[in-house]
Amino acid sequence: MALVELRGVRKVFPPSKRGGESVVAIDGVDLDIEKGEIFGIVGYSGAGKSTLVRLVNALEVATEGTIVVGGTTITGLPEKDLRRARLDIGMIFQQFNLFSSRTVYHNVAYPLQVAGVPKAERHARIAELLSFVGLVDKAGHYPDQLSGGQKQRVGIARALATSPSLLLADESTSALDPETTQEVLALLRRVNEELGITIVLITHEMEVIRTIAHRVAVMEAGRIIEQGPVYEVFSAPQHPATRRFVSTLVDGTPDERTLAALRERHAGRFVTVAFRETGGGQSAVFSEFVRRGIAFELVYGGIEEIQGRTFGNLTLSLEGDPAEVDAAIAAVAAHADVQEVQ
Ligand SMILES: Nc1ncnc2c1ncn2[C@@H]1O[C@H](COP(=O)(O)OP(=O)(O)OP(=O)(O)O)[C@@H](O)[C@H]1O
Repeated sequence: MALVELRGVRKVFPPSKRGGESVVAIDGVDLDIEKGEIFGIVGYSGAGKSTLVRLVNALEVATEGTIVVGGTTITGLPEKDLRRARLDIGMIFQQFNLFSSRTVYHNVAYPLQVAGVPKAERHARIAELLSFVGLVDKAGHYPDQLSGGQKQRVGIARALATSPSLLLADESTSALDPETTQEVLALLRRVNEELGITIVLITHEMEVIRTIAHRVAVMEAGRIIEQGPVYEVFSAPQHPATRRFVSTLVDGTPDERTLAALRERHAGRFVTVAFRETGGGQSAVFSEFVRRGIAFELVYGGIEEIQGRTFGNLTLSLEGDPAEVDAAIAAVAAHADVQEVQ
């Protein structure tokens, strides 16, 4: 059984008191998040990502459908049982949400106090958590004396205090610079690998997904439009919105403006060849051109690496006898996904 299971989940926000329309924030989501994985959710602003995670830790109540976390059906659970269920779910936020009037130590102490953990035990646990996130020397500091990355590390320590099995991260690196983002992502990977905690990560940045997620779901207008292992989704995105996200990181086919500029410099026929690990190698493709006396030049694209596996989209300009070019394109199609660029 998956750690998190959503079935037919809808969330409709009623019109505000000032009028307006009701908003369908989540529109029929089925989702399984397996124990031990890092699951990324991407989508543009307003797609419903935050609402989805707020439903998982019952900060919002689903209008329809069921949500099961760690074997407990949280939809319809009374508030006192929800409080217990929430101890098993940690959460971190874009703006860190630390108590500014409490020290680092007392921020991390807070969930333990709420859970009624005795003082001595609390002290040992906080020391352990601060050591894990590398902030032992900052225990007596206040949040405004810390950098963004340090604040998020406090957020992570606090979220882990009650030893949850699930950590929800809502745009947890969006307020950080690229280098600090990598540090926080490395810490989240340790949380997953060393502590075995399942992580659900919401982001609009594909780089975050590429760096640490195992699987990814793409949301649009309250629905999941595509999901799968990160390599599969990045190397062969199916939905136009997924393609747009992937293109922020990976060159696919050149857009119209780029194509016009390329055509001014290259006279040949353009084809884009998509190389996948499972498909034919580059050498098989290139030797086909060489064998038929076709001059080829790489004009656009590149090779990407995700979790140790490579893929790429290369646009080539081909010049040679037209019949030979046709035959070469047909032969290459047997090894790789090839498309003529019009
Ligand atoms: N409390 C609320 N009351 C009314 N509408 C809401 C509420 N919370 C969210 N919504 C609406 O639900 C839709 C989904 O919002 P949500 O915040 O989940 O999207 P998101 O993908 O997380 O976007 P962002 O990245 O901007 O946070 C939006 O149309 C939003 O305006």
